[in-house]
Amino acid sequence: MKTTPVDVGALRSSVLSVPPLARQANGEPSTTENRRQVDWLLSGGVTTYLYGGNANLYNFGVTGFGSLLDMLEDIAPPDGWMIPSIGADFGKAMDQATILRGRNFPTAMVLPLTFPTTSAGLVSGFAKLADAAGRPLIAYVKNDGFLNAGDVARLFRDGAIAALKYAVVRPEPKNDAYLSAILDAVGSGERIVSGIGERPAIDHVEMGLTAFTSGSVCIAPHLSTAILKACQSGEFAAARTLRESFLPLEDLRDAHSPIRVLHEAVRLAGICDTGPIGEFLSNLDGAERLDAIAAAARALKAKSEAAARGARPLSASA
Ligand SMILES: N[C@@H](CC=O)C(=O)O
Repeated sequence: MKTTPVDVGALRSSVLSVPPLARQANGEPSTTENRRQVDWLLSGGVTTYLYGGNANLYNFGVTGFGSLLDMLEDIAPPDGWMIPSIGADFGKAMDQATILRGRNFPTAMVLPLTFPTTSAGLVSGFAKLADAAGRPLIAYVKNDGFLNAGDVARLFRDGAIAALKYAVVRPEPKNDAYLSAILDAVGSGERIVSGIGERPAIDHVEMGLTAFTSGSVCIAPHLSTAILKACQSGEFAAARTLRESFLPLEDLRDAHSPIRVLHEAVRLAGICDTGPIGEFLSNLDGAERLDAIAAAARALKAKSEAAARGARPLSASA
């Protein structure tokens, strides 16, 4: 497992996959099934694994956190970068940060608590969490104005954060005054990753963000990696062509819940048995809906497998 500090090279080196957490029938994480997911991602060149919202860690307790970290260490490829998440509330995040202090994970992401927070309160809280964890963290901005642009820059300057996951949904991702203000205040997007999957990622990289997170990469790692590589070599038209393959599944995720659809899509595509989704959520049901998810997930996976076999079309340089 990667244990070295977060740097720009690491952020750029892979799509940051955001997998579901496979659980056994009793709700405990399954080492075997989560390893199958990671192995599939690795086969498509994905070496960063961010366990956060898609893993339903918002509802994961402190008591099981040490065992979760053990499992992530266990399933990590030799140089794989495992990123657990903490929070969303400050109290739980602090208890988890204290557990992290004794471990070798380079960082953790702080899940976004949108109420009750203020930007100044988050700055103070992040400093305490980074201090308790003994390392800089990743901030996750999911809502407009969650952190003031100047406060984001300050968190970077103070060493409380090593990266930012930017995930505010816009009809036109390039028309985003908040993101522009953050980029201006920070002075660079090299430590900012687009955080909403393939759909806005290409626009965000064109704006200067360094890479992107994705849930659907768990179905099609070879294709998502090809999008990242195409973006990084300036082949944005090729990246957009590749992205087309993701849209049927992304449309279903947007229609029925990105987290819940991904959890079933991974299972229905035969990647691993994801099992129960975890408390305060419920697994999707309904034959018609599941059939549509299965069809979209299997078609996307088949395209990734074709790309793995070297079939065209991929981007010119992928
Ligand atoms: N929410 C996005 C990216 C991950 O955070 C997704 O699931 O695709």
